[in-house]
Amino acid sequence: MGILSLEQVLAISTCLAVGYFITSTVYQWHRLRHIPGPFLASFSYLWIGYSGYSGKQFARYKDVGEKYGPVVRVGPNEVITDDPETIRRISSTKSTYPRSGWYDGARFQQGDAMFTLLEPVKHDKHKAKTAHGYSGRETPGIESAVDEQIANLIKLIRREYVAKPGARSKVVPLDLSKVIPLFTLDVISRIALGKEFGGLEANRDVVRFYEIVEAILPELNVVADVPWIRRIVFSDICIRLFGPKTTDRSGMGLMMKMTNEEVRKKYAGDNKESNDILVKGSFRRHGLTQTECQIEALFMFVAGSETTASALKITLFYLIATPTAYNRLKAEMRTAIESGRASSPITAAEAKELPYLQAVLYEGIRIRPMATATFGKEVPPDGDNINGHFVPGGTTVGPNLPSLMYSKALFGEDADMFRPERFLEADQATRTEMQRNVDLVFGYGRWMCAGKNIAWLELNKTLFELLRQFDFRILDPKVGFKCFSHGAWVDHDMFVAATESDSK
Ligand code: HEM
Repeated sequence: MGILSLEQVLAISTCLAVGYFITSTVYQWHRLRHIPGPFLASFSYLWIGYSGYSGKQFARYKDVGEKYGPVVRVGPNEVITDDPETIRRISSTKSTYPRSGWYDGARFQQGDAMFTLLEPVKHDKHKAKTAHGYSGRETPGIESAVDEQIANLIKLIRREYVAKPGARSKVVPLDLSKVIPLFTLDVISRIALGKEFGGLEANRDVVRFYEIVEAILPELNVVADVPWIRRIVFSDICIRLFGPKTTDRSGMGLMMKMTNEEVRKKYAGDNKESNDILVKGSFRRHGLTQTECQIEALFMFVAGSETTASALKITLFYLIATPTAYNRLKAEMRTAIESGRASSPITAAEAKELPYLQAVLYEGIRIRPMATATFGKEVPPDGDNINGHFVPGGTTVGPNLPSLMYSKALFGEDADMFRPERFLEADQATRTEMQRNVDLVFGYGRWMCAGKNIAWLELNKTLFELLRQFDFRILDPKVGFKCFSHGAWVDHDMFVAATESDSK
């Protein structure tokens, strides 16, 4: 028998590759064939990839939840659920589910932030070192650091946007989708490093962070959701070659340079604690190395800026669009100010005592959950039983927040509507349950958002202080605003007009 010709080698290789592709596709389809979902998703990544890429992820997840029930197959190996008990069980501190490889899609540099530690024991050790700082127990000064940035936000709005007194004064459109993110990035850089990036002062995205994130978000979603692409793009070699670098002149690279420099100074300087800076006040003291701290701080800018901005701008916009809610909140604020229950600026503790403000914030978070990406956890090797379906080991299970937050069974027949009153009308037990369910937007248990307390503090204080200083109206109601759901939200043209308020 002679040696095979090149054509024969190519033909055999092609046959083997096609055979492998068909066998693995059939095998993948077969494993989870009993779980309902779109047909395309059962054997390919086209459905999930298109959802994140197209900007329609929120609508598509909500639709499949309504159509197929609590457990839906959205990829060959991916399942999502809108059952709150299942989400809590999977993420609880007792659960043996690790994080799935989806989280590798947030590795921007060599080394891991807490978010990309997939294995529970390693992750929990890291979380223990950062928990005192993030929770605010050792960093009570964070509240006044947030106050500083609220004052800067108010200064910017007054300087650039507020119509001057007079019936025919010029209106300068205030785009909430541009200004609010500047505020949250300044807050997070200030509390992480002790120095804000300065977006509010300059009234622009000085590090071009949002501009770059918005530009890559559609593709980033596909990369994170499709395992074989993710493995290539987020391999060590690709991160080293194509990831952000401290020599970049904008975006993550520039932020990395600024972060590394500030953290280095904090580690080189004295060991005096500082109760308004996470890195110095807490992380360093609890044993995070300088490199770990640099990675954690950089991740914080991604985790804590866009998400909190999204919550604030959507809550404010829906509130402005709902005069009954807007007026009721203003009335509650006025009473609190007049009766001396609201300092200037309001403290987080005082804000928590205002029931309508709490209802508005919960409703804002519910109506458009900030992060709708997969956040999948991996079923342990023995498999699991989820809502009556056996799910084999290795399957990725994530929350279906769009469907959960719009559940009529959990939030009432008018769940599609922004109506904060739902939280006040309910009896205590139902209200607590509704709030627990909305809280799932921050994850749960072992993996729960480390910055949740900081986010609530920012939201409470900022909404109150903005409405104390200003009144807002939608610039042109027939236009509304544009939004795209790529795991996180990209908003454009959220134009409002601001005037001085008489609540002061
Ligand atoms: C409305 C605002 C926010 C929302 C909706 C939000 C949501 C989330 C979610 C869904 C996760 C992942 C949960 C999981 O893996 O299951 C997470 C993790 C995380 N978030 Fe937030 N977040 C917000 C604000 C913040 C802020 C302000 C910070 C920083 C100060 C922050 C820091 C983190 C960190 C460090 C993690 C990783 C936690 C871990 O691995 O255990 N987040 N967040």
